[in-house]
Amino acid sequence: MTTTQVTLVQIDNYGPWTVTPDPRREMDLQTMQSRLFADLAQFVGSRDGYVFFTRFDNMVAVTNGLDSAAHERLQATVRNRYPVTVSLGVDVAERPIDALETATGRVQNAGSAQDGDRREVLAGTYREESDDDDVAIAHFDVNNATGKYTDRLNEFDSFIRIEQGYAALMRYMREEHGALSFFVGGDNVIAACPDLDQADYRAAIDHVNEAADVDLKVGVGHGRSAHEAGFAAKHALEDCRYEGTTVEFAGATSATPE
Ligand SMILES: Nc1nc2c(ncn2[C@@H]2O[C@H](COP(=O)(O)OP(=O)(O)OP(=O)(O)O)[C@@H](O)[C@H]2O)c(=O)[nH]1
Repeated sequence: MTTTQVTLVQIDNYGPWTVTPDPRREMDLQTMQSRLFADLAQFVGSRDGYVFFTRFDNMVAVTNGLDSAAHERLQATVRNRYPVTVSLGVDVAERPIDALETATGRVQNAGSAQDGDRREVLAGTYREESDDDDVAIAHFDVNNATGKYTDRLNEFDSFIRIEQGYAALMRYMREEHGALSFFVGGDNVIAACPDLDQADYRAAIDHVNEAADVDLKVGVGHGRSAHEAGFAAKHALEDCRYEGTTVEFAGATSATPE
């Protein structure tokens, strides 16, 4: 059974900061946001977690293996190097959406995202043990995105197609299964999932094909951490390419830390 630890990362009082004392140059904000994401990816990734940029002012991480001390250290390293601080809410649940819901509630209960007095909330429960199947990661990929879109359409029209597929997938996976799906670049979507079977993934792919006319394949992996599960999922996706199949599962033991 999956036991996913999810962390909500929320920049404290970011809205007011972006316009104080005057509106800040947009590209300066973009630079700061993407550097913060890069640093979070490095911090969380080096501890075998995954972080997703979502809206940049709020980010979502799968943090199995990161305890409260690691979360405190993350807050300190952001505080020491950025003009903003971050609040962190953490929770553990079988369905990633339930962990995120509770994690978010912990931050919301401490005050508004735009409350100048609410800084560096750290509230949560952590997964103290770990099992081989704690985390399930599904790595979705558009079939032949290069031939269908990248080599044929201008970048904006390619982007629309990919985003439409992503929108259909993220909503379906959230509503049907409580999974959290994130666009990670190119034609790739990575989802933190509960335990689902082949038929569930096939139904998701069929739904996206009908709703957005985008063809997907998916590799699924399980592991103690997001990295372990995600790495296995990447191997399973390669199996899809090799076998010409739509859904492939990998065993937790096929993951190698790299
Ligand atoms: N984030 C991420 N992006 C990837 C990964 N693999 C490929 N990409 C991106 O996806 C784009 C398309 O690559 P592919 O998915 O290999 O190409 P494709 O044309 O869809 O071919 P097939 O997937 O084999 O059908 C690349 O330009 C990358 O931007 C990955 O593992 N992670």
